[in-house]
Formats: sequence, structure tokens, C-alpha cells
Amino acid sequence: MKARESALKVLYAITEQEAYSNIALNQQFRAETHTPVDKAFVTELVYGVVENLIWIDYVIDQFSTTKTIKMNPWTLSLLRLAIYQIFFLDRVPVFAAVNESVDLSKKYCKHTTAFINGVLRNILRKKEIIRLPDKSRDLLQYLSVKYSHPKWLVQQFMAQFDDEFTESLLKANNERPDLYVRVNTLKISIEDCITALREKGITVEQSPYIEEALKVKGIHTIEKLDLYLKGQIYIQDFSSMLVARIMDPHPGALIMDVCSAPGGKATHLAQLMGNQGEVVARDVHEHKLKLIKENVKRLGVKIIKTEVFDAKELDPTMLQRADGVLIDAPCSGLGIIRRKPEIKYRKKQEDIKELQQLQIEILNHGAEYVKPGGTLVYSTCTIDPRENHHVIKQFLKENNEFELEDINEKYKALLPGQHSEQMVQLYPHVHHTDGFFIAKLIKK
Ligand SMILES: C[S@@+](CC[C@H](N)C(=O)[O-])C[C@H]1O[C@@H](n2cnc3c(N)ncnc32)[C@H](O)[C@@H]1O
Repeated sequence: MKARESALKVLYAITEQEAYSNIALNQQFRAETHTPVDKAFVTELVYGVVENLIWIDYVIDQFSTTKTIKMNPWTLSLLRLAIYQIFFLDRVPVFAAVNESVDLSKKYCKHTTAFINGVLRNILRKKEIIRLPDKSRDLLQYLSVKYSHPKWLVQQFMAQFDDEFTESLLKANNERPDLYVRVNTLKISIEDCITALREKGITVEQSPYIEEALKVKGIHTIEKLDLYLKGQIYIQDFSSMLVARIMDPHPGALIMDVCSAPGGKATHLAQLMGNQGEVVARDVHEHKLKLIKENVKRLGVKIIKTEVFDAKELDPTMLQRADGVLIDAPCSGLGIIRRKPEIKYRKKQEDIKELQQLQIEILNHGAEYVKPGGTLVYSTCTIDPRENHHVIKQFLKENNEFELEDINEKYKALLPGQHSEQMVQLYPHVHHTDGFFIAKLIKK
């Protein structure tokens, strides 16, 4: 199958069947063989279209008599694919972008071939006259179309941040994130890992903040690398690595990770503990425990005990026993739009309130497992204060036996950028990491 056809199928799965971009791409690559260059092209097309969906539809709606909302999904996907290539990919000849969409329509939506051809040629003829909404008259509409974020989300960001900050954030959300791997020091030294990666022709930059965090460039499929298969590296964003570092567990400790699948932070905790002590890794979804177990095995971790457990329930057998409890809470994911661009179209305003309730409930139960003098770490991959600062403030109001530790003071050396509060909030456009939040509380 050719690259554009694969991209079309993945796009259809994302927009019509609620698939996640990364999972749908992996499934397509398992089903169809592509060269590394083609895989990179399919990935670029899929992410590019999803990131710019509102802008692309805005353009189509200006030139088509049938509006996008009423279009057959295959027709719409083919138009979106061609338009992304015409406007965003200089290296793709315009005729190739148009002809391939027209050709594919003969297989997927025969009755609209002439329509697709007509709309695309119309856009090509008049593309110089396309105008964004007027920024000075309607900033909200302008930002929503230009950076393809739904209006409610832009409005929410504008209420939380100033206009300049909001625009930089929206822009960064459409950029590709850096790829980080964590060196699994249970299996290889950092130096040897860097050397081995470089020998494969991979560009490696060691983080100045966390020594085991390596920024890597120039790899097509990291999962096929020998180092990966041998469990010497784990794919994990820098911001996620901060969590285990800030939990700062000692060898021999008992740590509970109550929302732990697929086990990124749990395995990092075990690594920092030198495989001594115990990490109880729980998740509510039984099928996700398999992912933790696979990672544990590959990484050579010996101290993780996996358990299915709903963190909304209280476990009376664990009360005040843990040295550390990690709540890496389910959240809106508004900090990882760069990785999963479909998040911005799927989340709804009302989801945030529901999530906040769940987060508070899980945090309250997790707190019960912390022994006096022990640690409670709360983290999310969102930038919404209602899921972050507000959750912690409410918790502290109701639990005066806990107090905030000043992460900024104690772990300054680990943190990129300037921070002015005890909790840490990272933003993609400021810190070049995922949007991420961490708070650390100590039980008196
Ligand atoms: C942010 S992810 C955890 C990522 C993980 N800590 C890591 O570093 O790999 C949140 C996890 O919480 C789990 N989850 C959601 N609701 C839960 C609940 N009520 N009890 C336990 N786990 C839950 C989800 O299945 C998901 O795996």
C-alpha cells in the first residue's frame, strides 16, 4: 500500500472511529509494510492533518458548496490530506498531492471524484486570497482557526493566561516534541548507553538536569534498537522523569504507585531504588497491567508488584504503611497535545470538572497510605490549574497533617527554567517539555 493510502486509513480511524493517532499509526504499520521513509511520510501526514484540522476545514469551507460538516468522511479526509500537503509541505509537488487524492477517491468514494478534483483545483487557483479571521476584531476566532484549537479551549486558555502566553502555547501545541529516552541504569551505564546510541548514528544530547535523560534524534523505529529490546532504554519524556526524581525514594523503601500503567514512573522509581525495596504498581484496568509486566521484564526490574485496584476505593490493608505514594492521576492530557493532537478535539469543557472530582478522590485515598514522615507526590500531564493547583489547594485545606515541600528550592538543579512557587508547572512553549504538573507533600 502506498503512503498516502495508509495515511488516509489512519486519518479515517482517528476522525471517524475515535482512534488515538499513535495507536492507529502503529496498527497500520503492523498491517502494511512501508520503508522507513514512507513511514515517516505517513506519520507526518497524519499528525500534520490532525494538528491543523480546523484551519484546513476553514479553507475547504471557503471553496466548497458542500460544507465540511455535511461531507462524506472519506471525501473530507482526502481533501484534508491534499490541502495539508499543498500548504504545509513544500517538498511535495502540488500535482502529486492533488492527483493522489483524486486517484484514491476512485477506490474509497467514487461518486465524489469530480467534486474532490473541482474543490482542490479551485483552491489552487485562488489560494493567494485565503484570509484568516481578523485578529484585531475577533482574537478568539483568529487563534482558534490559525492554531486549530476549538473555541472553548482557546477561551479557557485566554481566561487562565494572557493573550501572548496563550498564542505561544497554541503554537507550541502544533510542534513536534523532542524524543527522550531514559537510560535504565539497572542494565547499562549512562556513558556506555550514549556511546552505543552514537555508534548507531543517533544524535544524543544528555540533559543537563537529569543525567539519565537523553534527547535523541535520527531514529526511525526506536523499538527495534538492540538497546531497547535488551531493556537498556525506556522511552519517556523529560517531564515524566522528573516525577520519580522528585519522589526521591531511598533503596529499601515501600512505594505505592496507584495509577501506574504502563509503568514508566514505577520502573524509574525501582531504578532509583537500585532494585531494593518494593514498588506496588496498581491500575484499575486489568489489561493495562500486562503493559507494566512487559516493561518490568524488559527492564530487569525485580521489585514491582502489580495489582488491579481501583484508586477510588480505600485499601484498609495499606493504611499508613508506605514511605511514598505516587498519584500520577488520570487527567485531561492538555499538556500532551503535541503527542496526541486529537485530544484537543475530544475533550469537552465539562470533562475537566469530572476529572477534578476523580483526582481529589484518588488523592484523598492515596494520602491514607502514607506513613508519618512519608511522601505524597501528585502529578498530571495537563496545564489546567483546576486539575493541578486547585486540587492541591483543596486537599491541603482538608488535610492539615500534610504540608507542601518546596520542589523549586529542594530540586532546583533538576528543573529547567524559572519557577516561582513550591509546586512545578511545565509548559511546552516555555520549558520545551510536555505540559506537566508536580506537587510533593510530606506527612507530618
Ligand atoms: C497518567 S496514566 C499513568 C501513567 C503511568 N504512571 C506511567 O508513568 O507510565 C493514568 C493511569 O491511571 C489509570 N486509572 C484511571 N482511573 C483509575 C482508577 N480509578 N484507579 C486506578 N487507576 C486508574 C489509567 O488506566 C492510566 O493507566
